[in-house]
Amino acid sequence: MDTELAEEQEYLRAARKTLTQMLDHARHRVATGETIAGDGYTAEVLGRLLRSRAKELAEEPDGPLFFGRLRFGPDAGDHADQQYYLGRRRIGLGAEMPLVIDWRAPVSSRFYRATATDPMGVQVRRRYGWSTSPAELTGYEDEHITSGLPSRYLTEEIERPRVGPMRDIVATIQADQDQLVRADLTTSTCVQGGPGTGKTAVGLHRVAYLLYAYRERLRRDSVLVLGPNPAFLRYISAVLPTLGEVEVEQGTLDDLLDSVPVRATDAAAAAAVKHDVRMAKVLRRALYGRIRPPAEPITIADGSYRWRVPEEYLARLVVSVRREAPTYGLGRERLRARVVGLVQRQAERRVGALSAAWTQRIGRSKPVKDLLEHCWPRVRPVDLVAELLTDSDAMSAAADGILTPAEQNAIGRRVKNRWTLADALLVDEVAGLIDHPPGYTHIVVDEAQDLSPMQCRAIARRCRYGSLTVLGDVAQGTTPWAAGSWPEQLGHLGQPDASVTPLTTGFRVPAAVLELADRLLDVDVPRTRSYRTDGWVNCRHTDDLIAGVVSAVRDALRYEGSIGVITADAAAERVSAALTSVGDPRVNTIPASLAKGLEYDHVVAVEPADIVDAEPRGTNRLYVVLTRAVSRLDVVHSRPLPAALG
Ligand SMILES: Nc1ncnc2c1ncn2[C@@H]1O[C@H](COP(=O)(O)OP(=O)(O)OP(=O)(O)O)[C@@H](O)[C@H]1O
Repeated sequence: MDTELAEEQEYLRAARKTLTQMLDHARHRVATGETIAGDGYTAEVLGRLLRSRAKELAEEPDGPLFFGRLRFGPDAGDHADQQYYLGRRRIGLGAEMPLVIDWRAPVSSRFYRATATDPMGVQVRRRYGWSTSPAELTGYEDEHITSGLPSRYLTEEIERPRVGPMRDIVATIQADQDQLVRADLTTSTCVQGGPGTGKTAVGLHRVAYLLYAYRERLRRDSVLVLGPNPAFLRYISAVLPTLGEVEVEQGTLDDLLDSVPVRATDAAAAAAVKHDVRMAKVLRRALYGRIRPPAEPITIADGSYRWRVPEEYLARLVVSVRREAPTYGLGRERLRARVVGLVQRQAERRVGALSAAWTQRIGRSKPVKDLLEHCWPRVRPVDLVAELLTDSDAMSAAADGILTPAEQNAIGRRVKNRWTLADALLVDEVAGLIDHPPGYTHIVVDEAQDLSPMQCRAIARRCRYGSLTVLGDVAQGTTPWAAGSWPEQLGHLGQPDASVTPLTTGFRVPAAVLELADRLLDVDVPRTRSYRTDGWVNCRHTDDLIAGVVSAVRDALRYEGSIGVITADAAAERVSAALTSVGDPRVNTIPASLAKGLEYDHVVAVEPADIVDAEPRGTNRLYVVLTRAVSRLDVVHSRPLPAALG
């Protein structure tokens, strides 16, 4: 064992040396690239590229360069009797056989998928143990595939106390997760998984995989990760960079919709209408309602000629372009081209072939412009939405028969520019009817159960020719419009045929916590089986809530890892102020509405009844809160616990 470990450590030294050489090469190329490239622009692009490559390599932690090794048996085809070390990225110089292969390389998949029933040619799967800072190789464990015994390192990794931001899971991706990670670029999938089943982890690793496997086809900016809020995005922000992908766009949907300055908040009734899918119909009708038949023929002066197009010809053109249903913007240009076409045919009969410059001039002539402004006017999305919301005639013209008078009333307002977040969505919808926005090749949408139909549409129109990874859990839906089932949501997302794959092994929440939280479930979803048998739940009744919380936190500090004190939003400030006396950076106070997607080793859930009472879907909110716990859950309450918790 000792000699073998020494050999492994020797291998590590060789890998570190090679990595240093790779880094030197990259730096050298940064230095020289800028001076040898032909022109300034190429030099800049090349320099930036190489610099980011150097950065990727430099960010390789000074440590665990590999996490596993595959040894193949004699019957493994091309891999017969080979062995490969697997790491976060390839380590090797030039075309030589690399010392470490990338976890995303095709053969690495067998590390994750080989089982006793289907060993895939793998004889031994080795996992390595590492100490943290400095990262040293401390041991290894051989899994003889055919024995099927669970791995100690795997269990340790999953039960490891959490500190800091979310980490990658390359060393321990499970077979069902790997199938999702490596799905083809054109495949859209939806992952329904209970809390802590690794949906977010799968989505992020899928992005890294796609950028590797489709390097030629995918630019870094053609992939987008959408999360529910900035706190969540901060929490996950380190994962892709540790996987070597430093430039992937990660944001919230609201970040994408910067069409209007948001100054106000909608009342619940108004928000409900604005997020309803019927709004799409209202907006379409409002926009296309601007199209009118011509009021008169047009006459165009062209040197000594005057060309005339009769009104009924023009009217027929408007109808036919309208029927072709292109985008509104394209329709306008098509109408212009068709009108010019009519004029051109007339003119060419008299004067012979005409140039492109001529058609352009006629297209820009005042009579044609006036005709377009009358029949197919240019529309600014903000103006259209402002008019709709502030002018009751415009509203009823567009919404009668689609929204009830009460609903129309709920969204009407007096002031033009008191924009809300939902208005930004409406403006975006109109902009999307006028012109398709620039699209992404792949979008990962996390917490997708919470999106409204109108939000889904905003994502769908940015992914018309791309694919989606939709991640969520209908049991964790907390918005008023949260999806009750996936097929409808996937329809709104423009991917009605995407398959829904369940993930059912829980890697975060211990069985005891899950057992308590699951009592709150009121929807039919596949249950999560916890991988973790450690962990505990403790309910503390107290007459003085704040004192109870402080005491629970002090007790929690005896353990390793992060502590999340999660309260109803209204109490967050008071609880946070009380906890300043504890003065430990491991303690965070989080309002329940921001807890989604986060995790803490030790969760102190404060007054569940208040969390439930705070909003219509309060029970689902409480479910989210309780399932943030990685190891331990303290429930502190002065009011009776919600009945479902028992
Ligand atoms: N295969 C795995 N090996 C080790 N850890 C894992 C694995 N899969 C997931 N985890 C860990 O489990 C935790 C929960 O994962 P993640 O946040 O991706 O779950 P989720 O399904 O998105 O949860 P939620 O629905 O509650 O947001 C994370 O700490 C993640 O790193």
